[in-house]
Amino acid sequence: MTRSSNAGDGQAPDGAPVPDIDVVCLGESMVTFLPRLPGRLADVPSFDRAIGGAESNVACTLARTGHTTRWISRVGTDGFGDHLLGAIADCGVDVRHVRRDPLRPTGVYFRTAGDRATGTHEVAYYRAGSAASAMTAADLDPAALYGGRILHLSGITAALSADCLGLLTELTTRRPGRPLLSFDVNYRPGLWQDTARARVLLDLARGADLVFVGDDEARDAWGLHGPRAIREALPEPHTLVVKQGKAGATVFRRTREPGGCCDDATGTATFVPALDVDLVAATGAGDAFAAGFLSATLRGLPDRARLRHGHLWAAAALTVPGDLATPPSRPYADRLAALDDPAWAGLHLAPGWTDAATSGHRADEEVSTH
Ligand SMILES: Nc1ncnc2c1ncn2[C@@H]1O[C@H](COP(=O)(O)OP(=O)(O)OP(=O)(O)O)[C@@H](O)[C@H]1O
Ligand SMILES: O=C(O)C(=O)C[C@H](O)[C@H](O)CO
Repeated sequence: MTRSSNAGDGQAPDGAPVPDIDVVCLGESMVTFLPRLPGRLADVPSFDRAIGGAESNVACTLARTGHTTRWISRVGTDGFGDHLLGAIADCGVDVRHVRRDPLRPTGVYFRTAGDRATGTHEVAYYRAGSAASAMTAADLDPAALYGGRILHLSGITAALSADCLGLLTELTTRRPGRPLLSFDVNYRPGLWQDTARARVLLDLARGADLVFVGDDEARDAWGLHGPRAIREALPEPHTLVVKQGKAGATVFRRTREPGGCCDDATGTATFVPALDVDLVAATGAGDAFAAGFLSATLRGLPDRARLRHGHLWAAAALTVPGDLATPPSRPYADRLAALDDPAWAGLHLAPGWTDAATSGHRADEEVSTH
């Protein structure tokens, strides 16, 4: 199959209709319960309601960044479904293609505050048999699904049910040349009873144009160690982003578009260190990173800037308790992304740093450097 990218390269696909929206995200969202106090799940007495879901997090964050986005999913006809639809629409996301399921509930999950030093936390999912787990390709309106410049999916969907795995397999193997297919591996150990089954995530990733994977999840799910080994096992995607936690991230890219030369020896690898942040909660950082990277991709920025936008958007999510943060304004982010390497390495981002950025001060007054 010939694939063409129409995101970030300014090329109109031959004969294809003009996309009506920047990014379409498909996946399950859940009402999320965040603890009011630190401690084990067994001990936390009360929780605050929020929203979660990797793909809708990407859609919401991109919408808050000024892009047009759509979230496609299925929720129950319960109050939690109403809440998700309202909250995600309030972010500026098109939710008109989300189905309501009268027979199955909306998924929910609880989590603990976790350990700030390691970024680990406990999670309890109540999503087996959820409305979203019944998603199939037959439910989807192709015009809505393929109507964006980018279609963003994640490996979480593959773990929800046989139907959802079938859906993801179909979307990553039988698809038109556009939109650009973005896939975040998002390996969730709690959703895979058997780690060996998570090898399927490698097959799904092979069908995407742009893949995001953490070096930790590649190690845990596939037994691969380090960015080079991951790229060797995953040469197919035109662009592969390996996130290396607080160390940084590497993007591997072929120098020419798919359909031209596909020899990875001609490709490039670009590493950008992550930022020094005061971590509040790690959840949602990967989604925010994807949103920042995709935003910069839509704008046609070079790889280094894409990675820097990913780190900046992740830093926004890392400095708030929930999944969703207010991303930095575009001028502010561009200014930080343009810093020279020593100034970038000297940035220190504390909670509230993105609010300060909207006040009109100069960038170097708003974050401390050391
Ligand atoms: N301790 C840290 N310090 C600074 N930046 C970090 C840290 N941890 C993560 N990041 C940033 O967040 C990005 C995403 O991290 P990671 O891939 O670990 O998130 P994730 O576990 O996938 O998140 P999610 O809950 O959204 O799936 C990293 O690429 C980096 O930019
Ligand atoms: O883990 C999941 O399935 C979720 O989608 C819940 C969270 O919102 C997500 O992990 C954040 O990336």
